[in-house]
This record gives sequence, C-alpha cells and structure tokens, in this order.
Amino acid sequence: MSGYYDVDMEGITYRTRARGNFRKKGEAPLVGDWVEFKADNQNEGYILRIEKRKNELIRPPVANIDYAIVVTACKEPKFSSNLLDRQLVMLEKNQITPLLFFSKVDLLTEEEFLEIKQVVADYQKIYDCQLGSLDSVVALTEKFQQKTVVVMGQTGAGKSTLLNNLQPKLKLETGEVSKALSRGKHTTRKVTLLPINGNLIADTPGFSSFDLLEIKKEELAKYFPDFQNYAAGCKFRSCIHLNEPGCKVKEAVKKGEIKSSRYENYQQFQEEISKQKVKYRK
Ligand SMILES: Nc1nc2c(ncn2[C@@H]2O[C@H](COP(=O)(O)OP(=O)(O)OP(=O)(O)O)[C@@H](O)[C@H]2O)c(=O)[nH]1
Ligand SMILES: [Zn+2]
Repeated sequence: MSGYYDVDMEGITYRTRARGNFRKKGEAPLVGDWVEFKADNQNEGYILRIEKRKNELIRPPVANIDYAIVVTACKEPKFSSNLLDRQLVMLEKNQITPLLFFSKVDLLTEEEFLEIKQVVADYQKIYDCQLGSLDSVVALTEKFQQKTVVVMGQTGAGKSTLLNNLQPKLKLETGEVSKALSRGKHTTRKVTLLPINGNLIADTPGFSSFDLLEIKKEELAKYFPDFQNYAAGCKFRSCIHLNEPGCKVKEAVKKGEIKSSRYENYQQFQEEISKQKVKYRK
C-alpha cells in the first residue's frame, strides 16, 4: 500500500494521505516531518501542509534530525581529529546537536589511553562526550525521548556495535519498523531507522548537504562553537581568523585556550573552500 503516511499526535497514530498538490510540486512528506493534517478518524486523514525542515537526510530519507551520535574509534581506524571536526562542522551547519562517542578504548595501551583522555577532555568543553562505556550511552539515549537521532562515523568505527548494544533486540524490531515506515517501493531497502527508547535512530546517514564545499568562507567559523566567545572580540567585524591583525581567536589558540588541532583543521577547511571557489570561477 503506497501513498500512506502515519502521523503521530500525542501517542495516537493517524493514517493519512498527502494531498495531490504535494505530488504536483514534487514534494513528499518524510519521516520526521512536522505536518498539519485533518482527520475525522484514525484511518482517513489528509496531510495539508509540511512545515519547513531544519535539515534533511537522503539516506535514509528523514527530516528534522535532532541529535547525531558521532562514533569515533580511539584506534583501528586511527583517531583523526580532522575527520571528527569535519563531521562536527556539518552537524553544526545542519543544526544537529552532536554527541561524541569514542569507541574501542579497550584496545589502547596505558600511554595511548592517557592521550585520548586528554583529547576527550578537550572536546568535552565543547560537546557531550562519552569515552567507551556503553552504559553511559544507554543513559544518554534515555535522556532524549521522541527525538530523531542519527549514528554516524567512519567505516569500522563501531556504529553497528554501539547500536546493537543500545538495543539487543534490534534485529527483531527493525523488521517491524520497516513495515510501519516504508511506503511501497521502499520495502526492499535495508532498514536504517530503529526505535530505541522512544527515539528513532538511523544508522550511517547520508546527508543531502554533507559537503564542506557548500560552506562559505565567511560562514565557517560560525560552526566552531569554541571560537565564538573570542570571535566577538576580534578587531575587524568581518574577521575570518586567518591573517587579520587583532584576531582574538588566533590569540586564544596561542594561549592554548582553543585547542590547536581545532584551529589547524579550521585553516585546512578554509583552504579547501577557497580552492574550490577558484575552480568554480574558471
Ligand atoms: N575491541 C573492540 N572492538 C570493537 C569495538 N566496537 C566495535 N569493535 C569492532 O570493530 C569492528 C567494526 O565495528 P562495527 O560496529 O561493524 O563498525 P561500523 O562503524 O558499523 O562499520 P561500518 O558498518 O563499516 O560502517 C568489528 O569487528 C567490531 O567487533 C570496541 O569497543 N572494542
Ligand atoms: Zn578573528
């Protein structure tokens, strides 16, 4: 049965159809959409309007994601602050709150553990972090209810392991969800939306705009929350914290108040953005 959309309101599910005018506009409701609808009973409703989305994934097709659990392996694959910061920038751009989970702590030597602990302590100043323990992640998903959450991270980072630990009965439940959430042609798709503690959790998301290159150079610093307090004090209002005099961000980096790897990654992203711009002009 295609063309049906289940709308949840205060715990009650209404089966609805979208009005023809959506299809004409090439619009279709997505899981996670906030909609205005009309229903005389639970089986015959109509979606009238879709609220503007704050963000949207292509794979799986979900709108209005609230949180992303960013899974980063401490080791195997080797920890990369660049990759982590890249993901964090994209999440900030899409107004998704990141939660950092550092996996594979058990593989670390004592010395490596101390290093990672420092990294986590530094990120903890900016974002919620969990080092290793699965219990803490379970507690974390209990914190949010009725939220749409994605789990992301490099291949091999431990996303599936984390999800399976969050919900041991996952396999069984994913089958059920696939029926409830898919609409006709989507039934053969590998199910990637999982209900955990009242939340919908998606594995390995593909963002529609998951590319640094869609960011303008004047905009990038906005996605580094740790720069914000300092940026307000820069001599030039248009300061992008690269070569300008009187830059408070650079000063904070020198003083060690902003983590140096964060600033180095910022510089690298800026370089990537400006190289791309040159290419476009040709
Ligand atoms: N020692 C150790 N191994 C882990 C841990 N978490 C995951 N692994 C192992 O790392 C490998 C990759 O884990 P997955 O959970 O499949 O990683 P993934 O992020 O889902 O990977 P993709 O599906 O490729 O994106 C598997 O062999 C896991 O058993 C951990 O905390 N400690
Ligand atoms: Zn500056």
